[in-house]
Amino acid sequence: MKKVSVIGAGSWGTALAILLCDNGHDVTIWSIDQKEIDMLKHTRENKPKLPGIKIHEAIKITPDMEEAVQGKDFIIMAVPSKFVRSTAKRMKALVMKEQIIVNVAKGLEDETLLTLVEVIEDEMPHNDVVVLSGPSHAEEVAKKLPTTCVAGSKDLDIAQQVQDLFMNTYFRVYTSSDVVGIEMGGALKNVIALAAGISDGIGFGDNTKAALMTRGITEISRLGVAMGAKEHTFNGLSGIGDLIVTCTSMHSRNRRAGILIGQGHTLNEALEEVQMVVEGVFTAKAALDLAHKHHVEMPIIRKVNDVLFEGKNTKKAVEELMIRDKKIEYV
Ligand SMILES: NC(=O)C1=CN([C@@H]2O[C@H](COP(=O)(O)OP(=O)(O)OC[C@H]3O[C@@H](n4cnc5c(N)ncnc54)[C@H](OP(=O)(O)O)[C@@H]3O)[C@@H](O)[C@H]2O)C=CC1
Ligand SMILES: O=C(CO)COP(=O)(O)O
Repeated sequence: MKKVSVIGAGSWGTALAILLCDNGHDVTIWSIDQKEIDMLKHTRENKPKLPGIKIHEAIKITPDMEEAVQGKDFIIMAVPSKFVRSTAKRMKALVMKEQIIVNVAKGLEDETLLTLVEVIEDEMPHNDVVVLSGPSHAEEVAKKLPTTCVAGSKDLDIAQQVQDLFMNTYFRVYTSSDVVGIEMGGALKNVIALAAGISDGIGFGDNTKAALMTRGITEISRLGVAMGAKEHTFNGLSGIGDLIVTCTSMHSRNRRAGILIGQGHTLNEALEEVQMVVEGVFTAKAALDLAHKHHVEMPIIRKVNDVLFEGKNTKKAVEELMIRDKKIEYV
């Protein structure tokens, strides 16, 4: 039995805490929000985010970061990307170097263009930081539906420890040493899922979505490889696997926001309706800045930026993608 804390009580943090408790570990959940803490403690349910899913009585729930961090073997960071640095700053004076940190958020830091593992390493340079990512909607993991993910660390022994921590009959975990590849796949698929949702919202068909997904993974892979990732990682769970689930599932917050935008709602209206974090909106601009930095072409991600932030007409954006310069499929 390991001592584990899950930092962040959103849908993903809650589902993972339940899974880790199922695995027999001693689990604590931390949230910044006292109202959320009270609701979780009193109802043993995260009603707004995972309705109908019971949170085991054995799971401790706390707003106290010291209680959450001290004495834990593993600390799972499950806060949205924009709070990863501020949360790491709260943790840094409390962590010991033997504690393994696992990032499960998917995004990029927009000011620095760092990946989230890099942000955490920047704040806690003495700790091993592992990424856990893959096609894994919280709603399905919480129902114990078979799911697969990959744990990434440059040190495969550390990745294996995270594999052992999470793995069970409904959650299979692979390992990989391609941390940047895993992180870039997980962050950028959210932007493509917004595009897939927009396409669905406009009323375009399966052909259009397949095109966005296939050309989308090409863009993601191009940027990832330019940043040092291995190309094959984008054919794996954290690449095409996560892209497929996010672009096709009604659980996806990114796809749902995209559908609303495609139907003519504003970005703010879409975010208001979805309620939970829509990471692709924050990642879109950072992805474009990284594309400039690495001299990589990302036409779909550029158009998503135009639609989200420049008020570009969604149908016009797709039309412009269709009549771009003629190309050989793979160069
Ligand atoms: N949901 C999923 O299926 C999956 C999500 N992920 C990733 O996990 C990350 C978290 O997503 P998810 O759980 O869906 O998010 P949610 O929107 O469900 O929850 C976000 C959580 O962050 C809390 N929060 C708000 N402000 C702060 C702050 N300043 N500091 C720390 N925490 C804060 C929220 O509290 P409050 O509710 O009070 O606002 C809430 O508990 C994202 O990066 C997402 O991409 C990865 C795989 C699957
Ligand atoms: O990353 C996810 C599934 O693997 C969750 O995607 P959404 O944030 O779009 O719901």
